[in-house]
Amino acid sequence: MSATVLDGTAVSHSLLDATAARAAAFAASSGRTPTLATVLVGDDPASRTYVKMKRSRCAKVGIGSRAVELPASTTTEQLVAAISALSADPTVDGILLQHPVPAHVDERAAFEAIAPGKDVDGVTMHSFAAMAFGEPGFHSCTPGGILRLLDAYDLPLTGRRAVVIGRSPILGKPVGMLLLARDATVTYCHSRTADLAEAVREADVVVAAVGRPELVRGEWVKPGAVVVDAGYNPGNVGDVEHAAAAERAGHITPVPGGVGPMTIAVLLEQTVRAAEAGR
Ligand SMILES: NC(=O)C1=CN([C@@H]2O[C@H](COP(=O)(O)OP(=O)(O)OC[C@H]3O[C@@H](n4cnc5c(N)ncnc54)[C@H](OP(=O)(O)O)[C@@H]3O)[C@@H](O)[C@H]2O)C=CC1
Ligand SMILES: Nc1nc(=O)c2c([nH]1)NC[C@@H]1CN(c3ccc(C(=O)N[C@@H](CCC(=O)O)C(=O)O)cc3)C=[N+]21
Repeated sequence: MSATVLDGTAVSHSLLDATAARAAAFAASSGRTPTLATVLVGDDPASRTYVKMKRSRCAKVGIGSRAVELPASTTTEQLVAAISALSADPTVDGILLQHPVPAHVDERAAFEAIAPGKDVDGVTMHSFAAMAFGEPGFHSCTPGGILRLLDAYDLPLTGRRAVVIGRSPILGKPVGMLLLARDATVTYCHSRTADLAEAVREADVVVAAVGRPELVRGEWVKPGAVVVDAGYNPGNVGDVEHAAAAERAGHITPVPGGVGPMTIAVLLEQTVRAAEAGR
């Protein structure tokens, strides 16, 4: 048996098409283009590439983007001031602060300078709380994208045992909350988990969000399980030993072409939603 591959590229394209239509309708009625501001601090080449990818996707669907680039020496106060200015700018609908920021910067303080109505990347405490309480708001993009991908294949979550590996504020922790909201029985694993293999063996749904190439071994995967590989390591390698896992899984995401494109599609959809909602 070989797993069905969850085609994030294809699913993201239908979401991007719908977003393009909404962006065009917004532009026609308001006379301006929905606009995403991207904020990049320092010159990490990978972060620069991600931001570039996001901006070129914006252009393709008719969303304007404004790039703010700040030097690695930027202080927390300077970054908070720059983001606060974007929060107050009526021509900006959404704000993305690319993670990670340099170690001397208080990333949480910087995220919290994003106005809740412009938090299209879903990184603020406001957005997290709304998501966790099941109230309307913006989802963290990667978790939101993962749920959209599972839903596109009608994969059931109710009563399923879900194991999330990783507990970061914008990926592991919120994806577990979204799975919980869908009535999965959720277990979080992390760097202090005693027996990761044992936890994964029991899982009907596995979300790997660690950043360690092929940490999840194929032989751990329960036959028929749904395996979501959010890991994105240098050389296009995920956190799952893909070929071996695909021998056992029922459904599996590829890297690339899985979670990554869904993340960007959700970011853009939420940017148009922010524009439609006004400030
Ligand atoms: N495709 C996409 O759109 C995105 C992909 N990513 C990718 O997802 C991965 C995770 O990113 P992110 O959440 O930001 O990473 P972080 O480094 O913030 O978090 C990693 C998590 O993994 C846990 N962890 C580390 N080592 C182990 C281990 N040996 N066993 C179990 N758990 C472990 C950590 O545990 P602890 O809390 O105990 O330290 C932590 O919770 C990366 O590969 C990143 O590139 C990230 C964002 C978007
Ligand atoms: N505040 C913040 N929000 C983020 O959403 C965020 C972030 N910071 N920091 C870094 C990570 C990384 N990330 C990716 C998004 C898309 C792809 C993606 O689309 N990848 C393509 C491959 C693209 C290629 O390599 O050509 C794919 O998987 O198919 C990858 C990685 C978002 N992140």
